[in-house]
Amino acid sequence: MSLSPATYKNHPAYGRCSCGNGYCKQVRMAAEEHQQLSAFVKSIHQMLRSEAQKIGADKAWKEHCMKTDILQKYAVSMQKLASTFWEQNSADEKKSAQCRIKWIVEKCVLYFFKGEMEMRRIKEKKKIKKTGNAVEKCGETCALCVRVISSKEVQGDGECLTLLDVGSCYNPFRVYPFLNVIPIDIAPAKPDVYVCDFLNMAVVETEEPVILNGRSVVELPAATCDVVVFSLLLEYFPSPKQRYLCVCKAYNLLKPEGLLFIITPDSKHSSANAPLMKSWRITLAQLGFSLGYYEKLPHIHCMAYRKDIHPEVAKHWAYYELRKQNGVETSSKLYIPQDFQEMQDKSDNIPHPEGERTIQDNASLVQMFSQLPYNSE
Ligand SMILES: C[S@@+](CC[C@H](N)C(=O)[O-])C[C@H]1O[C@@H](n2cnc3c(N)ncnc32)[C@H](O)[C@@H]1O
Repeated sequence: MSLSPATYKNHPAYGRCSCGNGYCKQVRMAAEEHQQLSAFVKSIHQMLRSEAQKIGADKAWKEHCMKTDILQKYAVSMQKLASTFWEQNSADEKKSAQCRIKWIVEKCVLYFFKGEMEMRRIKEKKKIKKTGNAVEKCGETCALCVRVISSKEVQGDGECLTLLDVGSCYNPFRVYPFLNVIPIDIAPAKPDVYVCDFLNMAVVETEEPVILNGRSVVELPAATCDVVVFSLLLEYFPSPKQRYLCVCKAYNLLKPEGLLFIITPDSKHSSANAPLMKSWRITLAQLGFSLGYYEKLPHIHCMAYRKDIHPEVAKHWAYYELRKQNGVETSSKLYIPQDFQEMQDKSDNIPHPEGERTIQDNASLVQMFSQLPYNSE
């Protein structure tokens, strides 16, 4: 694979070249390996999406989960990408993709330990008063929550937050002592990650504390997590319906006032996919999530959704947003740009390389987004 000099110049290894020659063999090899790993990871997502188009998303998913060799290669590639190349990039905040983990941790600290949860609770109380519903339950619901203890985690001294990391791959949150991490993945890259297909994992009602033993997880109790993380997870799924099922499941797993973090890749400027991000926000609000934090970093959207104590608050907001947009019914799908790309490819019958879009592609995407149930602000 041959890369242009401009690609090397943008590569993290370029600045660290010990011989001072940015085009030396070491830099070239690092850049090429980075490129190859990214291409492999993307090709798996692409393969799954085209299988889903041929045989349906459910069947494609089932078959995909049995391809252990491919899953294992994906896990190794992803871990290397994240912990070698993105870790290097994290020295440069502008390029950093690794900073998604830091972003999540920082927001958890602000929200759970620096008073922002209480502030949000007060705001919610005010809003619910406006909508005329009862508020007595505020602040009491957490007492009902069950505790899940991951036997693989070393417990910290103080109060730990239970964080379910879905699609954890290499368990990047393991280093934070205030987190009781439950890392799950269909194909773990590390032995401390539990084998689990989140799509098929059951959410059960129980009042007993749950201790996780063994290598896999098949069910988790409802309302047990302070935090659920989907970091670069949703775009793995070939269908908008599967992504929606994941956020529903996260909703049931979270305690009231818990946070769902969604990190999704997007190298475009902040407004390019704004209509799509808005559509997510409305779909999540219809479940009872309100947007807590949002930031567009250079290659990713970072979002934290709060499971409101009173789902009516977020549902009300969604209702009025939809009314502004001429009232479209509840959506049970979460779209990503690739869904539209492939719709366009199908109608053109012209193959497009994944990733780069032409001006024409962008024009058709804008048109398609404008036909989405929820248009931009
Ligand atoms: C792009 S990687 C992201 C890894 C990590 N979260 C990060 O931010 O670096 C997506 C991960 O999700 C996992 N995954 C995909 N579908 C899953 C499912 N249904 N249940 C559990 N893990 C899943 C994949 O195996 C893969 O490790």
